[in-house]
Amino acid sequence: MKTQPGSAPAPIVVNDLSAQYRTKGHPGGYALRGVSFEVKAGEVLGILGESGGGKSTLARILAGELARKGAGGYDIRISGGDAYVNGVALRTISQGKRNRLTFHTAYLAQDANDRLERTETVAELLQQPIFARDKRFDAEAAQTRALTVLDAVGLPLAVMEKYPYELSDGQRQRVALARSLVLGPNVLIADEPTAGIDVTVRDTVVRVIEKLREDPQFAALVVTHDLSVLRQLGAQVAIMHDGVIVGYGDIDSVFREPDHPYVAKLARALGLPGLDSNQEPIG
Ligand SMILES: Nc1ncnc2c1ncn2[C@@H]1O[C@H](COP(=O)(O)OP(=O)(O)OP(=O)(O)O)[C@@H](O)[C@H]1O
Repeated sequence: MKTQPGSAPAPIVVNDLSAQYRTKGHPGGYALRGVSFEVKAGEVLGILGESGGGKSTLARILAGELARKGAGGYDIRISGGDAYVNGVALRTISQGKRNRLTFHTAYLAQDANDRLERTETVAELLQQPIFARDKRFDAEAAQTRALTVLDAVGLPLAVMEKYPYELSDGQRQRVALARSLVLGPNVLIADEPTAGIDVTVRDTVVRVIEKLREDPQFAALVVTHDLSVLRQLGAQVAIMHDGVIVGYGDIDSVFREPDHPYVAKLARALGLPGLDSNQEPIG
């Protein structure tokens, strides 16, 4: 870890992390290869990169989601190095520690809005993480908490009694975001939170992160190519290519002096000023 002796560890520390997916018990190729960085308290790190570059894998690992059953399921093995969230080492995480981790970590998966249980109302969906943690939690306090996060993501009260299929994609995305916030996290891991939905969700994501930042121990990792969101948040960026970080730093310096051909290509695709405007597809 790069943290100075005596100072509190950064909320997110990734140290020489390598990871592979397992298919039918056999390890596949490396999805991450020797990735290292820290996201200190108060910081937001934007992750950009090519398709298949390892962005979602990194987000899943940091959210403690090393395995998921069913369709679209996966089984990730940390095969080198480690990652720490709020000081919890993820490589050998026990179930108890994973619970502690998820309590403090909001994870918005790439398909979070599709993952919402169809047979539950928004009110039930928002309160479910609270009761999953503590069955005897006061019902009125849970309802108040649900209303607070609903308001934080800009949804009206009337949405509470609706089912996910009665909502627009953007509204479902807001519900997924609200649900991730209900336990009062200090770490946010968001995988493409603004992709493919209406632009007002982008403002909501920025507002929610700014609010969470009032917690001095808050840190966020946001996978997105939306530079306007990252600029508004004053984020640092890490560019991923083939499981490796090929660019790291503040947005302008990373793209102005690219250290890797992929970073130069991405800069052109994003149409960044001062660079050759020859557009090429990302990935
Ligand atoms: N469920 C899975 N099982 C096996 N391999 C996987 C699985 N998910 C991803 N991978 C592999 O891991 C590598 C990294 O994929 P990952 O989804 O993390 O990339 P990404 O940067 O998020 O891509 P995208 O921008 O397309 O979402 C790729 O080689 C991919 O094929």
